[in-house]
Amino acid sequence: MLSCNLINPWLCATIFGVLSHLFYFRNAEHHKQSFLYLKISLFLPCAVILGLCTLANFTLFASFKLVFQLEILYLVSTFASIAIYRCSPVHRLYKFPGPFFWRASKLTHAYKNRDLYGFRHLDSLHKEFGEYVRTGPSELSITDPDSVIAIHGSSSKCIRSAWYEMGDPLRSIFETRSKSEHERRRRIWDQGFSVRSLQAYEPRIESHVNQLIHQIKVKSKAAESVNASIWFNYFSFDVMGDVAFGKGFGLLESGAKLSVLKMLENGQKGLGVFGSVPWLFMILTKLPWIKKEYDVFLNWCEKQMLDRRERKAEFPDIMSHLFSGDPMTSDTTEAHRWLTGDSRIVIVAGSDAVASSLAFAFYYLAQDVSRANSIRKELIELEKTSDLSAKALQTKAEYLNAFITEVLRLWPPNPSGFLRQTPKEGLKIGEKYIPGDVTLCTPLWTLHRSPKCFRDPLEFIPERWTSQSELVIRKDAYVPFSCGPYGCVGKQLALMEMRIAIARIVMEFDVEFASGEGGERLLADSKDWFTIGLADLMIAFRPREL
Ligand code: HEM
Repeated sequence: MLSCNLINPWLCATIFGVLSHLFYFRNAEHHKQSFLYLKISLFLPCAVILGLCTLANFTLFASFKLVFQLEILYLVSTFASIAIYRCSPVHRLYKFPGPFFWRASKLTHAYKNRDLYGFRHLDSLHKEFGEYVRTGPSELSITDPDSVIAIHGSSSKCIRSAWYEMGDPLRSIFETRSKSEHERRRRIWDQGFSVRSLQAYEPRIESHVNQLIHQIKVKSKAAESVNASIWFNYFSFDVMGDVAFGKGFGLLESGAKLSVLKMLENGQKGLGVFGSVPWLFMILTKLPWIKKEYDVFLNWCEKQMLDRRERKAEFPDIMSHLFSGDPMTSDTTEAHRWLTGDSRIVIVAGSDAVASSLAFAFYYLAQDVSRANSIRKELIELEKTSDLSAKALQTKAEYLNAFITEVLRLWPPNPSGFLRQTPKEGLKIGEKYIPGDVTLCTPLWTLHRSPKCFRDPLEFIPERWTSQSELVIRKDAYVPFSCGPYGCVGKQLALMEMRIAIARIVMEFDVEFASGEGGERLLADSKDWFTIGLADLMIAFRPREL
């Protein structure tokens, strides 16, 4: 009798699962509600069990068994319906090639990324499937050079994808998808990176370069080599502390990383694996034991922001512009969220990318001594007619700039690139049509190494940006800082830091690999967690006879 009664509920659960996919889950974004759904799927069955026991006189065991079976059936039919639809020929992206199981779920992508080599996996996929690869149920990775301006250019209607909302409810410029809201916030940020602001940052950067040079001298006197991956990280964090919050974090002085920044690294690893599945990432970061760690870093960023607000700035730093800017809302909780979120972005976005670019720059300097010689020769010439100010380095040091440009081509600090979402009406790239609401990835590491964009694409040739311009086929596909409205606001600051650091260090030291080092670890073992998690690079700096 009981089993007879159960036939209908089972059928209902199965049909309800399919219908909830077709009429609810298929139609909109759900990543922001993922934790709510988890709570509902845990607590609703408990309420039903209680109801059955109290109102329908079920035993606890019978009601638990029934509800458990129905829930499993509902979930299985929902997920089966989703997976079948995504793999079927009726799906909008069916015609795009890609690994079969990645069509069904992004969980396969996360599983693949468990080794944190995301950009290498994307590269292999493009080698196997071509320029357009379906890397998820509604995601394409594209290395067609024509796609760059179509997706990222200033007239593109693409917006940032769901990926950028993983920090919700925290707000920040980086996490803003709405174009109008982003534009408004960006106007405030831009003030912190104006020519005048950059001039004010220059002496701060110089002082941290001096500290770095002092530490390198101490090490070289003791015949010790320097782990460039670590020390450039200290340098870039200290610069960021200084230009954003008006005081360095003291890493160069102490020669040790703050424990909170080590936590940031762990958080970045989580992003490297689970970032490909925003809904899952948002569930994980709300679980109490993970949230606790995650919050330590956020609280620290908030503290930097609050401390800075208490202090009077000696010079206008980035935060002073954000404090005085339009907080977007009169709600102080909301304004507080923005300032905390923006503080976090300035620390993360402003430090890691510069550190990795400098580490790879010194790899290429150590690999071939003629590169440092060329930079030095140029700077010695320049010194005859000018100082080595940031402005002079920017406008007159042609080889130095070409060298940096080439480093960023082969090792863009965001190697897997960035994600955008097509507008409702879809997007045309040449003859190709991409439907609306599709996530598009521009995998920079692969794009910058494409033979369609550069001749001898795997060779490090700074001259391609000066005297050998025939080696650049598609300049518009070179976008280490992205481009268009969401492009990097800190580009000029980053380049200024790199120019000053490289110029000063090369003038003071000869640069070689330390004994037993060939840079292979840096190239092979550096990880991808949106920015690059650098493997060690041991460099021997030898003071030059001046
Ligand atoms: C070599 C160094 C750097 C590289 C290659 C780089 C690259 C990028 C890229 C590719 C984006 C766009 C990301 C996306 O849309 O997903 C971006 C955004 C951003 N970067 Fe950088 N960045 C660098 C240094 C810096 C520095 C020093 C700062 C200073 C604070 C900074 C602050 C930001 C911010 C705030 C955004 C978000 C901009 C917006 O949403 O309007 N970056 N960066």
